[in-house]
Amino acid sequence: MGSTTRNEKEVIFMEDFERTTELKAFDDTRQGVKGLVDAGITKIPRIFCYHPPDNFTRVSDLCHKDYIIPVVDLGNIDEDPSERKRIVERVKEAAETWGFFQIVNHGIPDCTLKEMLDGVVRFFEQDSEVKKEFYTRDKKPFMYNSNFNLYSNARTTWKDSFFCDLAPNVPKPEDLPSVCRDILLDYSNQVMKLGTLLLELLSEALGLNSTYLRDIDCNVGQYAFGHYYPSCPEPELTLGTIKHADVDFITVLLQDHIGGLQVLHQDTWIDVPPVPGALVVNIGDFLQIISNEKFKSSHHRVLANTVGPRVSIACFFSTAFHPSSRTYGPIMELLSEDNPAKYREFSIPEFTHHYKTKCMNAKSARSCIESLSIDLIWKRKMKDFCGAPGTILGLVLRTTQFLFAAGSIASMATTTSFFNLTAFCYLIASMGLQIIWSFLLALLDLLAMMRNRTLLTPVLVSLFVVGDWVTATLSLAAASASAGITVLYFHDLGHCHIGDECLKYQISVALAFLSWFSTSISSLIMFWLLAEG
Ligand SMILES: O=C(O)CCC(=O)C(=O)O
Ligand SMILES: [Fe+2]
Repeated sequence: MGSTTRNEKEVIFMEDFERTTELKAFDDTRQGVKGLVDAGITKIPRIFCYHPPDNFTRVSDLCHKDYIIPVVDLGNIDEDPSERKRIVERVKEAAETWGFFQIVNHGIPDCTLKEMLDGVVRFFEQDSEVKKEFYTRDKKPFMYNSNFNLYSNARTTWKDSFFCDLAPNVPKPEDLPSVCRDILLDYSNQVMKLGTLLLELLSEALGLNSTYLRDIDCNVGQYAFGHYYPSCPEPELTLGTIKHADVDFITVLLQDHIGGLQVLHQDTWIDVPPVPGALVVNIGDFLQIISNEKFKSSHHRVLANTVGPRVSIACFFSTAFHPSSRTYGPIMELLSEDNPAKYREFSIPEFTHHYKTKCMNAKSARSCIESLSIDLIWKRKMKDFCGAPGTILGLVLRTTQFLFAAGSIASMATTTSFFNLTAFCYLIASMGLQIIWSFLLALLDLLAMMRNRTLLTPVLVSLFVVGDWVTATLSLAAASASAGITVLYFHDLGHCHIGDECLKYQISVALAFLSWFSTSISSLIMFWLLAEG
């Protein structure tokens, strides 16, 4: 295994090939993090060192109610309708503000919860030769390893996990390890019923028919991750689970009594304290999208700890591992003119693929869901489009419009007789308008470029289309009328006896045409952008 030097630079700038070699050496042991701890290490290998101080406050000991994850008691849900209404209200508030809540009296007996946690411990603490049989990185109905994305993820975490695919295809008993086979199947059945109830409550919380989320198959797929976080000799240097949001509809998590799970709430890491008999429920990215951001999928993480092992089992409601062409997008019933769709439609395999290939190491874990955000798709398109506002070509077009229009006015206004001809006055007025318009847009381009972002929205682009087309039409009309007069008077009738002045009229008209040409290019680009958006 790798050296355990604490040289920070060495850790941060560890060469890729060195890191890969050390990851491979670790993976080849097939013993996971537990194997390192069993071997008695006192410093963690450098592949696990990264925990950078983040900018978020850690508030675990604040008792203020604003910092306490809501606990919802489902006890009397079937007793009377008013109690169910109260529960829906609590769930709604928690899903909207936290994206996290704990539930008690949920119907899964304490002995089942205990047996499930014991089952996870039994699996990870069984004879290592038997456990190794399940160690793999190939997709199987049941598999175990340490860090599922060991080679693709930039950060290696202090935990081992097993994965079990539970629905729609129920695993064959012989595919499951004997030490936790029965309890896994029993627990998953009970979580499926509970998940279905939770989806009913969440549907009602969205103001929809209680079967809405079930009817769109949010509870068809279920898979579980059993996590084992061994005690860590240097917990401040690593994490048990890095900051992430769950890519599913909802997650039902069972944790033991150790603690370490934290949720990011209002830029503060808040502990999700273990509550005896409780289950933690959190909203996943898919539900954030289909609720059009009414519910939020919050970032969370798990700290490493000198005390351990900590175990947890997370059940995810999603068909991520099964082919499906069903698409999801913001629920129509929730949309209105004031609340337009914030995301485009997606299929679950498409999202999962995108997540694996693009989001795993993204700077912001949020960036994956953002890839479906209509607002951002639009803004990115604008940024990439040559000639769009906020791009260099956009600025060049505005500057040329401005300069040609200014040149046209300067040339015309310095003659002594332009005011005798209405067409020439009209040219000056329309070029004046062009100057003001292109100057304002050039300022906007500069601002957008300096801030490295596009300040545009579809509404602004519509405004620019109208502005560009109006100024382009006026410039063309003014340039054509003035050109007609210039040709008629000073060429056909041979009336131009004022020497230089004739040339100035001609130059002014020529510059007006050039300004129109430049404006017409940008008005076509704007029109194209609007049509595309
Ligand atoms: O172990 C925990 O408490 C949380 C695990 C988790 O967030 C996950 O598996 O997505
Ligand atoms: Fe999670």
